[in-house]
Amino acid sequence: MTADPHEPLPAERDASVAALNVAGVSHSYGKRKALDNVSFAVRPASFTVLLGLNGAGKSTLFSLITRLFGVRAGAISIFGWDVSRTPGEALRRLGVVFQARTLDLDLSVEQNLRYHAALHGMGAAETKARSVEVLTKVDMLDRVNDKVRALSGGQMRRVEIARALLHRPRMLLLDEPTVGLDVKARSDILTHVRSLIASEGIGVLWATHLIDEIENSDDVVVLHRGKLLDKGNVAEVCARAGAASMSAAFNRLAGVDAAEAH
Ligand SMILES: Nc1ncnc2c1ncn2[C@@H]1O[C@H](COP(=O)(O)OP(=O)(O)OP(=O)(O)O)[C@@H](O)[C@H]1O
Repeated sequence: MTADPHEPLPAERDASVAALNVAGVSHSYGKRKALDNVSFAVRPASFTVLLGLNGAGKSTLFSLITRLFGVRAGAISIFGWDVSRTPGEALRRLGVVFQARTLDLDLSVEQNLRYHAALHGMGAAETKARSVEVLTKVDMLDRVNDKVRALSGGQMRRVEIARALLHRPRMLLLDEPTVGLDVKARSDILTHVRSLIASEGIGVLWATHLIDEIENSDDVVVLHRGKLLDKGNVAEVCARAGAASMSAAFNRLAGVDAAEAH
């Protein structure tokens, strides 16, 4: 029997292998240092929040993980596969929802998914079956034949999440996925993504500047002006900062006033 190429390898079921590992990563734009020796890991089946204000370096980090930029200092790996040395193996395990909308508005939901599946070398039957699965997960199956232009912002985001899951990634990156959405749409998206951790066991890195998106069970990576200020679960980060809430901990760590953090 041939192994299913999309099945997690034995190492990927091993909780000791990080879904994402960022080790000593720095990046500069000319003289401006956007990331300064950043190291952290995302565990499989965990929800990790990358918390940072505008300019913290979140998008730069995502560009390095997805290989939009080459990693010049440090190393990044996905389930042990280095993104620079083994990009095919690393990126096959990665799903991404970028900050900017990337669906084709004039195509249907189904056509957008089909295009992505083709890029990942998926056949027609698998694409069809998998599209039903992922659209069901984000509660968008009833809109499969609609043009993307007819969807709300929150629905488009859900389709982008479905598309990012199509090729069965083991690690999902989302860059400020709730920007511009109303309270209900934000909470729906968070619920859908959190449920994936339990149902699929994937690692999630959720970049945001919104502290209220963090739950007590989450892991947090606090990034400020390119520097990693702290990392760990919410209780650990709060305790180290001597703060009663994540919001107070962030303000203390980053030395910002509450108004700036919202
Ligand atoms: N292409 C670029 N050229 C020069 N400087 C850049 C470029 N992209 C980002 N920067 C700078 O690098 C730093 C980090 O920016 P980055 O976009 O990674 O932060 P961010 O946390 O994603 O912020 P935002 O939430 O505003 O997108 C900022 O000081 C920014 O001005």
